[in-house]
Amino acid sequence: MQHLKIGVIGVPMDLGQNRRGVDMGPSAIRYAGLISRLEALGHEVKDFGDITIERRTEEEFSPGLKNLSQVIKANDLLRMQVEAIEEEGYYPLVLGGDHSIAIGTLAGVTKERKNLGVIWYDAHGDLNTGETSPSGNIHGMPLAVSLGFGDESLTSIGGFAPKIKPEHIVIIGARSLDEGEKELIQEKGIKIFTMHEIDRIGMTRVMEEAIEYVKKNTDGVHLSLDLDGLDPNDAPGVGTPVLGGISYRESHLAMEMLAEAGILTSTEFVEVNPILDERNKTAEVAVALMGSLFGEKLL
Ligand SMILES: NC(=[NH2+])NCCC[C@H](N)C(=O)O
Ligand SMILES: [Mn+2]
Ligand SMILES: [Mn+2]
Repeated sequence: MQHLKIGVIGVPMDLGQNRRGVDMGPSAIRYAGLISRLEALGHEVKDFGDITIERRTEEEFSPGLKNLSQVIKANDLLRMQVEAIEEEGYYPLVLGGDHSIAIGTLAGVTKERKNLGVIWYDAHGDLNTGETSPSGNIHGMPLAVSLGFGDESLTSIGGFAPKIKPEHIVIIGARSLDEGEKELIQEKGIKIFTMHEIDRIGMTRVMEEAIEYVKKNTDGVHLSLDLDGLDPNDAPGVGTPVLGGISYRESHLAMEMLAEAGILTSTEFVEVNPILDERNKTAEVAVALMGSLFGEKLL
């Protein structure tokens, strides 16, 4: 793999869901050795630090959308940081924080890419809107928002919508979808490899097909990796675990295949929650996977 200039940005955000602690994700990931791991691979790494997140007030009550105004502000800040990282010639590597931050990441990286491919590695679809969400948690909505569905205050971040097109995205690892999400997937014909397909045809073929799919007619590819896509035995430190997930080994294979394909232009790792974790295991898994994603090999 060619040597990259990687720009790391942390988003200590927990306002997109109810479990406290996921705001400590970026620091747990750094503590697990991310920067030196990437530097050891020959990459030039610049740590842009963390976005400032407003405190949880709970005063604000926006039906259907929890902590809406703070989530908007944080994502707008992240969007600007991601744009600045790219302008400086760095590959954006975003550390969450809950998955609502994908709204800001995608707004930033689509400023110059109008046909971005997206790989959504997740137990969930994150395709809810305020109307379909069972929880009101915005971390269950970022893919819908980026496709232009949901509250205008979220879809309009960055001044344009939609950010991405349904035919350019692929979901991998899904095993928990709400009714409204299933409808959206069917209506828009969104490509999805659920756990059923992973079991049936294996991760190798899933990744081969996914890579071919997101390469088609796109001008870049973003990987949004939610640690709950992995099985909770391998990644216990997440707020919304779902049994029967992708294994650690399958995930390494997926990352290695992405590294070989050389198609990614930005990446985010989200939902690492150190309070729910076992001795920083999930952050260590995240760093190991990022190692593979950025070119680490045994021999
Ligand atoms: N990024 C995540 N972990 N999302 C979980 C979403 C769970 C559920 N579908 C919801 O909308 O509330
Ligand atoms: Mn998830
Ligand atoms: Mn998610």
